[in-house]
Amino acid sequence: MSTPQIRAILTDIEGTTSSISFVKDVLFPFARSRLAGFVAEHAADPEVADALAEARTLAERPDLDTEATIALLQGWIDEDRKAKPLKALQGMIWEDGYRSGVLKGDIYPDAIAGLEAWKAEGLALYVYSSGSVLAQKLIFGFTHAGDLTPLFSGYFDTAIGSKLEAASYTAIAGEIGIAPAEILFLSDNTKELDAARAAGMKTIGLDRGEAVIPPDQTHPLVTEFGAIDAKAGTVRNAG
Ligand SMILES: CSCCC(=O)C(=O)COP(=O)(O)O
Ligand SMILES: [Mg+2]
Repeated sequence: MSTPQIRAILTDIEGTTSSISFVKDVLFPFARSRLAGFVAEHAADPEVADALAEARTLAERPDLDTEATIALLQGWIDEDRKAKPLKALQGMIWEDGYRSGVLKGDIYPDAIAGLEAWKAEGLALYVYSSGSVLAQKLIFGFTHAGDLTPLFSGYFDTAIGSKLEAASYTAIAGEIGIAPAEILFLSDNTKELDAARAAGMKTIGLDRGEAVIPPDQTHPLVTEFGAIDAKAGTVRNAG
């Protein structure tokens, strides 16, 4: 039986299309330092109030006041916790930064070139990140190379499920309307690649030199998008 051709690419962001250092050293400190001021200014906004309430529920600390909830969230930023209410708030705070021009989405040039080429070849492009859908649209919408959002057909965050669960990838394939075997998932995280493969997707890992790649991992690896034959879902010249 022949291997089905890839029809859609699903990509992670941090460590895949953008450096880990941009997220950890630029985006996270930006949100951390502005969190208290943002919450004070937007306390009446239902999305902000809901995120604070969800954080208290997740921490099983319904007793926390606003100040203590902010401290809790700052601790989660320091731990790089992929918690939905934190990710929602980070996206809202980053929006100010992107719209004012203080933040620019830092996307690897080879990722931009690869995504543009794959789109031109007729592949559909989707994003799946722990960052909120708003944060995803911002990082690709306000890049040094301009607005890249026209490249993408859709965005998924952890509202669809954890990136470490195969069921999330099955659900994404269902939403996209393309069989998992015809979707290529790209990530720097081996556990995410394992989950996507368990759901039937093709996988390629990005080794950008920042993430720790377990030596016993079993996914094809590349250091940049140019090494990927997207339609075949394989690494070029891999033998
Ligand atoms: C959407 S840009 C910020 C990314 C982010 O907050 C994050 O936690 C990165 O997670 P990813 O799933 O893209 O590795
Ligand atoms: Mg990642």
